[in-house]
Amino acid sequence: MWPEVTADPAFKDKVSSARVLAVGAGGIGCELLKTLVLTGFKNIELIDLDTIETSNLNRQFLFRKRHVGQSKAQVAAEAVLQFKPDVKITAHQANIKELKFGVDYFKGFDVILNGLDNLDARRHVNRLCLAAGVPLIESGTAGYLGQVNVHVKDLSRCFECDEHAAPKTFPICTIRNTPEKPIHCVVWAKDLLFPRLFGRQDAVTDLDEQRKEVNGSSSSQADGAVQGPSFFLQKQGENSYDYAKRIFRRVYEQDIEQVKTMDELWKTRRPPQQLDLKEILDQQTLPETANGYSSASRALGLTESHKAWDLCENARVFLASIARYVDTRPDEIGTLVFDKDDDLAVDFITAASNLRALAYGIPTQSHFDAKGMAGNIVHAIATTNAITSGLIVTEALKILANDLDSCRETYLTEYAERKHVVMLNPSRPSQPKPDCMVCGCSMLSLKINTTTATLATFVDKVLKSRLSFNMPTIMCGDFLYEEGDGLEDDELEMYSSWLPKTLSALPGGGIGNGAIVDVQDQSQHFSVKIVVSHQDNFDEEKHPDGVILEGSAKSTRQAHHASSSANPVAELSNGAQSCPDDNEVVIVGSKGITGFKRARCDEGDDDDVVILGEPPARVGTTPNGKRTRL
Ligand SMILES: Nc1ncnc2c1ncn2[C@@H]1O[C@H](COP(=O)(O)OP(=O)(O)OP(=O)(O)O)[C@@H](O)[C@H]1O
Ligand SMILES: [Zn+2]
Repeated sequence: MWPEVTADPAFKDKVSSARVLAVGAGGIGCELLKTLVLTGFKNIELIDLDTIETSNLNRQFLFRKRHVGQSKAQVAAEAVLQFKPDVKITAHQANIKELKFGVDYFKGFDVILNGLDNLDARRHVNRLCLAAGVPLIESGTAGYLGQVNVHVKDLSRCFECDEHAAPKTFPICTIRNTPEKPIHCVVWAKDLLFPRLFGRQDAVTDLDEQRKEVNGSSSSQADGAVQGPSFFLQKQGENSYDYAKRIFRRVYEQDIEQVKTMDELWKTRRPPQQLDLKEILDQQTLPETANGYSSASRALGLTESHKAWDLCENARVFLASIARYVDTRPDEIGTLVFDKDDDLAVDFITAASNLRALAYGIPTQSHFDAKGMAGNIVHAIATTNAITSGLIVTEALKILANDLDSCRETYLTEYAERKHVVMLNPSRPSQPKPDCMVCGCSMLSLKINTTTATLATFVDKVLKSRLSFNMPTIMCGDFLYEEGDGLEDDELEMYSSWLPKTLSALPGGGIGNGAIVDVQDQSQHFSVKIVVSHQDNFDEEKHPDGVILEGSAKSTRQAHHASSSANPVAELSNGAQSCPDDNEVVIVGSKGITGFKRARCDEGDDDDVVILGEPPARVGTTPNGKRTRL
């Protein structure tokens, strides 16, 4: 049926006049835009908040070196217009969560196509698509893995019917005092030390807590001044290298010395060893900061990114990167957040984490590996993005043809016995889940210590971080808390004065054991009820942030897994089954996707594709947990 449909002039007109919103102009987004216009789409809006980085150029083929620093959406649109001048592309360099892209804006499209890279934005788009009643085609890739899902309100699962893996977190006491693995040191450098030195000064990092915990409540006033965040700022008139050395001594000598006094930590572990800067540097010199290099490691001649540095090299990069920040980028200090594309930030994280690793007897990492860990990078494969984008457009065509029966969600997996052979697993989209917290009707249950957790924790860790609320309004009995535009100054002041209060001490009776909290977000047309139970203590390993949030999504997802035990992809990926003929790729299509055919697969061909038929399959987690089961 499909060749005829796509050749039909009336359908071609439909495609060319269809209004499409593409969100994200990165790896998938660039491929998608190109494929959309080559397929005949002519009326496209493209949103991306970001600018082009050098590291994007290896796979985002609409961009060239000269575009680095420019808007991704704008440049992608201009690049496509070069070879398809008769299409209309409206590009926005903006966050899809901005209020101007509300439900009315979404209603202006026939279909929304996501090429995003984070759960938060995906959830936001999902909620607005449901509110606007516009079909959403969701996608994601991670190396050789990829997936495309079709979400049509009331007919198929919404993006949030299934549970999605949250980024891995670590117990804070492990990060602060007892690291055991390289990743613990990288997290310490990235989330504790980097923000303390270069980020917002009013933000509290766990580095401040470290000293308090070690000294207990007996610490003196004078000691308090040493502990405070201001210690980490460069003093008036202080030479940049003197400043860097003061920080080195603080974190690798004094803090390590302090933590060693916590005897109970070292009963079953080897205590760390202080690093003696003078001894390490010996007669080694440090490079001038104004020598034209933006990277500290390159200024030191350390250009082999796969080779781990020794102790002295790490110390020199640590000092040189701090000095370089304060001398060459002073205006950014106080505003920086770690960016994996900022070479100096990666230098700093690599050196800072390696020094900590050396103090604790943990293996060190190369610049390349530390960057991968800090940036949570799964190296992207351009072919996976291209296949995924082709599938998105295929599904968009079916939606426009109103042939929802033919819609498929497709999972790309790597065939275990033939590395780099990609399998496509199309399946019918699943039914909506009646108890989905977004498209269905369900209550969530939250276990939290209501006498110690603050409203700020509830808002930031539970509502924004776990549930992707944008501007929550919280109602519980007589208690009301609001965020968002249009609030009076006195309301803003009152609400922010409540943030440090514990949940049980909030006005209007507080949020205590058994409370039912109603949370709404007008910007997402979304609301949810949360039943709160008080719990005194939490297992730090399992629940490092002291929160257990459970909803129906989890239980249903488990049930789904149990019922799809005959999952061909899982079995093939585990090597339990093999391809019928080792030299062939079986392409078993399903209606509307490929038809049935067999094709030859030559050894060593990187881009082979296997398409398996139903039943449905689910992508598993990737080693570092990024962008798995979207
Ligand atoms: N809230 C958002 N609004 C608009 N665009 C977004 C939003 N969140 C993410 N994006 C965009 O989605 C795109 C995702 O593309 P991709 O996964 O290839 O990321 P990238 O930043 O280009 O590459 P990498 O992260 O691998 O360096 C990015 O260009 C990113 O800017
Ligand atoms: Zn749902």
